[in-house]
Amino acid sequence: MTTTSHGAGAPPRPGSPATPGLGTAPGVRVRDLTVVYKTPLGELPALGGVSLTIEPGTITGIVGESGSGKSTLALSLLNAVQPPGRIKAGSVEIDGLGDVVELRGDELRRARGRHLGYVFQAAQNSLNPLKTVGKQLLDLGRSHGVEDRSALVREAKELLERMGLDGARVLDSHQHELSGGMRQRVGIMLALVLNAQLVILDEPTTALDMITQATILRIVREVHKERGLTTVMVTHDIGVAAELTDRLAVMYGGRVVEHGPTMEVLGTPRHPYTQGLIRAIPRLSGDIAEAQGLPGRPPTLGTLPVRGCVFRERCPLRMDICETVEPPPVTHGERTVACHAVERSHSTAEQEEYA
Ligand SMILES: Nc1ncnc2c1ncn2[C@@H]1O[C@H](COP(=O)(O)OP(=O)(O)OP(=O)(O)O)[C@@H](O)[C@H]1O
Repeated sequence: MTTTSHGAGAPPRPGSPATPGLGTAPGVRVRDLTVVYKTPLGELPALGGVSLTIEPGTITGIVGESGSGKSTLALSLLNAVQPPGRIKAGSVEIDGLGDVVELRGDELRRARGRHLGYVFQAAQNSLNPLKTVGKQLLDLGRSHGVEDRSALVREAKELLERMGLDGARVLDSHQHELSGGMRQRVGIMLALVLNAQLVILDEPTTALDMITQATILRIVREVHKERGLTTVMVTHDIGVAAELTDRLAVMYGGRVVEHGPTMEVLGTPRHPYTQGLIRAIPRLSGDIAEAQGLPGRPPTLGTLPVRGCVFRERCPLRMDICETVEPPPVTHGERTVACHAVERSHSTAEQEEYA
């Protein structure tokens, strides 16, 4: 395996940032983001006014059941929601880029790849079947104005080799010559090779066996640290989130219901949904019967309540107010939780403390 130092004295990488303000890990501020999809029932919200602050230099995990809006949020960070979806309201401010919701055409294309690296869930199938990986790499470099093509190829090979692949061979291969796991790693290479400072990974290890998954997670962490990135990773796997992330955002029904340092969120979950999600994980050392699935089913766009708390149907702490008033996210210290019951018990505890 090849290792390099990207510290002082190292040659500049092919996609070294040209935009002032984007040489360091950017922070991201999502505010009141509403994304809708057109359905036979009309336009329905997959994200219902999400606000989330991602601190520079962190690895933030986005977890939640299928359909909770994780991929839609990840796509929104790149202003890449496709029809029948659209960003209806809100903003995504990225340091050095401004509000990406406002970016269009060339500006947006330049931002993606160069400043925002990404691997989407469908990465395995997103390569062009008619071109070798190397040719696609060069196309990517050309479209982003990379002049030093040999540095680009060197960087790509090195990344592939770090992920346990024969770099030269992969660059000479077409998609059909690569396994699902290899394509996934090619996707990660393409996300990192232009030296983007904000990297968004949507389920980057789902198609991989345990050992390859562990290798990829290690590489993601190493590269994150070496390059001083801000990384966002969507996963349905709490184990992966626990291993890799510094901060965790838990999504339900198109809302971020809890957000905070990963170990705190997993160790002392506050939102009843996070508590249920964690109880539902079978423990390696325990009886599998001890894992308790959440009662009921997650909402779909069509069954999502239009007012009140989206989680109330499945919530053990449900109160009257939850029927009519959507709980706003409230921050105490490093933790943000959107739950009336949690907020009420917090205020009661505070009142008792000062009584
Ligand atoms: N193209 C689309 N057309 C209509 N509805 C969509 C479309 N894409 C997503 N949705 C709906 O938007 C909601 C959020 O979907 P999204 O894919 O963001 O969730 P997710 O948490 O990433 O799920 P998964 O883990 O299954 O990928 C879901 O109810 C989904 O059915």
